[in-house]
Amino acid sequence: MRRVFLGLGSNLGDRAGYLRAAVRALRRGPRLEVVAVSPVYETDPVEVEGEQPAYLNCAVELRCGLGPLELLRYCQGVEAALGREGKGEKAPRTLDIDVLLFGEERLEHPELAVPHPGVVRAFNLRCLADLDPGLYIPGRGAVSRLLEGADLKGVRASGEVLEPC
Ligand SMILES: Nc1ncnc2c1ncn2[C@@H]1O[C@H](COP(=O)(O)OP(=O)(O)OP(=O)(O)O)[C@@H](O)[C@H]1O
Ligand SMILES: Nc1nc2c(c(=O)[nH]1)N=C(CO)CN2
Repeated sequence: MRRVFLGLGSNLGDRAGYLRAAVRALRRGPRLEVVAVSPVYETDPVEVEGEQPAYLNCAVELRCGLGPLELLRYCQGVEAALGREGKGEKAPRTLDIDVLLFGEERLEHPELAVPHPGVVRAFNLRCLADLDPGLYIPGRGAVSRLLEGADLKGVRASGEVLEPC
């Protein structure tokens, strides 16, 4: 079983509802156990073109018996089942699930880069540090140290509570 961290994001429609539904679907996943869900932050969009609504973001810790590509496919199935809308990369979307960390593995597959290049975005560091301040990000370092250098201006407590999902 690998210790896996997913990043969940939504910036269209019932944002908290999509995050809640995604966590519920992960709980039902084969060979997946949801260990913890981080607080939910409202975050200014980063690395996007033009105006976009704010995101809700959180991270989910899993114990995972799937292989990395199997997990990616399961997450893509959840996105599709929840009617992922949003056209093209970086477009606003009802639900986005990123595989941030897969144990301490480093993968460069055409469909799956792990750690996800966006793992060092401030909102991801915030969520990951909430789950485990001692977490090590392969190739990057300790999450708590990375968070010290992060710009958290665009990352606000949302007040949304996802549990129980
Ligand atoms: N670690 C990963 N987690 C999820 N998808 C990944 C990962 N690495 C590569 N991908 C690939 O990224 C492709 C595009 O995903 P998507 O449209 O969600 O990108 P994005 O969310 O707009 O941008 P970003 O990945 O920077 O958040 C997917 O088809 C998937 O194969
Ligand atoms: N704040 C924030 N910005 C983003 C996010 C996200 O989840 N949160 N996801 C993106 C690509 O999917 C692009 N930009």
